[in-house]
Amino acid sequence: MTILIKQPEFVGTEAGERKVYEEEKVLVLDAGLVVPHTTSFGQTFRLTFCLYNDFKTGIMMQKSVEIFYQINHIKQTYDFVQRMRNEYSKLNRVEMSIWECCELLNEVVDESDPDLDEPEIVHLLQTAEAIRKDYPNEDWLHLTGLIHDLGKVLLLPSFGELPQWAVVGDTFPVGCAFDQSNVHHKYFTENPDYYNPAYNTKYGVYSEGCGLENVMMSWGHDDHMYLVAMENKSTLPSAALFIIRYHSFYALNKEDVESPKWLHLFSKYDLYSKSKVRVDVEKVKPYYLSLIKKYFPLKLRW
Ligand SMILES: O[C@H]1[C@H](O)[C@@H](O)[C@H](O)[C@@H](O)[C@@H]1O
Ligand SMILES: [Fe+2]
Ligand SMILES: [Fe+2]
Repeated sequence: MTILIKQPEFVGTEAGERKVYEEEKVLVLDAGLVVPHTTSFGQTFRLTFCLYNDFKTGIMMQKSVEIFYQINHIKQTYDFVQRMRNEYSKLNRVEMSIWECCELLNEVVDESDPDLDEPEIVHLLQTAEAIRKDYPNEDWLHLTGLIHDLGKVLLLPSFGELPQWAVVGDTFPVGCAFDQSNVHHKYFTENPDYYNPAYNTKYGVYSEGCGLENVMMSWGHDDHMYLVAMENKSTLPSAALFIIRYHSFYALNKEDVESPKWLHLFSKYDLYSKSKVRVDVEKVKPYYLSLIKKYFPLKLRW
């Protein structure tokens, strides 16, 4: 059941933000996750600026999320995405377990995320544990929470040290006209595909009803982790793979695809489980190791 105590305020993309929540507003989600109005730094969720801790220097940094999206929208072209998919589907860079990858994420800072002031592994565990609390029987969804952002390893040297704009942020279809509902839509006018008649019509290189799975999304951590899970023959259900692949596609319309129900549910936990309450890693580790064993091989190719 969804109980709305007070509705969050949605501000249009023109204002330069995806979602801005008015102060003092609280939203109770389907199974009890309470959406707080501030992060641990007292910021409202999804503001224009991103405050993050540079782990290397220990200094708090402030970065404009809008500038991040400007670069992202200019550089993510159809051609670029194709090259990235070909390159990274080789999975010839690293061999490691899922848990080893979770630990690697501690080195990563996501500059597109204005809400995150904790290391990525904390975010993974907070997402997974929040879902586990509300949906104790859906073990596959707990594991999905844990692994959904593992593709951010693309930022690390052993994965080619891709720039932020090629790894994080919301995703969008390429090869057809950029939709107005994409965050910071105005910057697409600087993308070369915007002027290419092969790519700038409603359906572009696709045909009506071709199916979402045949549409190329901007390149980033979602698609990368999806490829890793598929190629390494994960036995996770298709709903889990769908979440991993599209969790950054916020402009996805409910009517566009069949049953994105789990995705919408998941997004709430991805966005709003961020808090100062740290999960005790050692305490929960055995549980997640058992799930990893159930759904993945011991070592994966990345
Ligand atoms: O800020 C980004 C967000 O825009 C993406 O949609 C999400 O998948 C990333 O993990 C997050 O950090
Ligand atoms: Fe993500
Ligand atoms: Fe996330």
